[in-house]
Amino acid sequence: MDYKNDLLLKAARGENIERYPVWLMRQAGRILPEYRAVRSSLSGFKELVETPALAAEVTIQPVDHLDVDAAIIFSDILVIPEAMGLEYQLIEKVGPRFSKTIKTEADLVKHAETDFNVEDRLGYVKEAIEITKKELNNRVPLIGFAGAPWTIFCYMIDGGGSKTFSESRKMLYQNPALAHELLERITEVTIRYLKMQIKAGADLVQIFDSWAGVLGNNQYKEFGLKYINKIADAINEVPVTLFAKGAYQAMPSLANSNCNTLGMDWNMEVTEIRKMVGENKTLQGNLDPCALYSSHSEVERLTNNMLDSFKSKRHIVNLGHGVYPDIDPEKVKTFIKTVKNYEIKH
Ligand SMILES: Cc1c2[nH]c(c1CCC(=O)O)Cc1[nH]c(c(CCC(=O)O)c1C)Cc1[nH]c(c(CCC(=O)O)c1C)Cc1[nH]c(c(C)c1CCC(=O)O)C2
Repeated sequence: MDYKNDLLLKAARGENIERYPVWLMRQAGRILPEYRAVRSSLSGFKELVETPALAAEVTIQPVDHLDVDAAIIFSDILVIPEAMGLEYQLIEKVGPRFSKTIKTEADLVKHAETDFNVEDRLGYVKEAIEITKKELNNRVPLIGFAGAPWTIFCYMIDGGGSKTFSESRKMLYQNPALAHELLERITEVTIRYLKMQIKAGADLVQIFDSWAGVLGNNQYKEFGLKYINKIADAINEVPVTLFAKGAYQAMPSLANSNCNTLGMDWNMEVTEIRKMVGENKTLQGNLDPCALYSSHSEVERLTNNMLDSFKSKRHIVNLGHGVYPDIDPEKVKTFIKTVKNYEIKH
């Protein structure tokens, strides 16, 4: 395919790039007034996710208004548990809540189904990708995504956000067989879901393991990495990015995975991570999302400092986690402009 701008894909594959590509996790929605205008005309977030033409519209907004080098499809990682039979609600100022959670084998049979066609239950994502691709007209690549099995497991067991995810971690000690069975089921559906996204036009897929950091290293290997590797091994059509937040110690193991790009949160030291993973992976990140609360000149300085710490071309610039909802879009523009003006010196 002929892209006007395919820096993201080149960087992910380790090809030569003239400048670093930049996009922001959670760029679609959250900060743009144009998003809020679309959102406020609807009954809620889920209606937006499930209306392909509108999901496509808000996916493209950051490309038009922020000048990012990639679009990410507007959806949520929680559409997977919902498709498996566990419905969620997004409660204002609280976050996502599941009315039921999984605690027993019987719950698993009822609320962690695998025997369905993903296109039947998640066809709205396929359609949103198809519309977005048409409207983007190859201006920039489109990123598809899913939650990592461990992070989805956390929501299905704890039933919503949590600081500790202690219900989820309790199951790893009390009933590891049930935990593995659920993780296996999520993995199987996620592979089919990502393949559907790729067939519809996703040019790269990112796996979000937002709660990787609540597990110790050995448990992360057993209950996290094992399933991420299954997904990365199954997806060969497009580059795969893994963002495992807080998984500092797992970085050397991740270097042996089939992921092309590894995301870094802002606690990770770029030079140290590069030493841990070697030269065969692209690294993505990792400005502290809070840095965008500082002045324009400080955003510029901090961004340039980060860029100076990159000693190779295998980098995609991003924040160390999703952009916060009350960040001034003008600060985001300064961040993006700084990256675009930066001259790679090596
Ligand atoms: C943990 C997680 C979720 N969802 C996601 C993650 C992983 C990334 C991360 O760690 O931040 C991923 C996600 N969620 C959303 C996207 C869209 C694409 C993008 O902009 O990157 C993506 C990639 C839209 C959304 N997902 C949600 C919103 C807010 C909806 C609204 O009020 O309009 C958006 C724009 C709802 C949501 N969905 C989730 C939470 C905790 C919430 C609550 C509020 C919030 O985080 O903004 C679960």
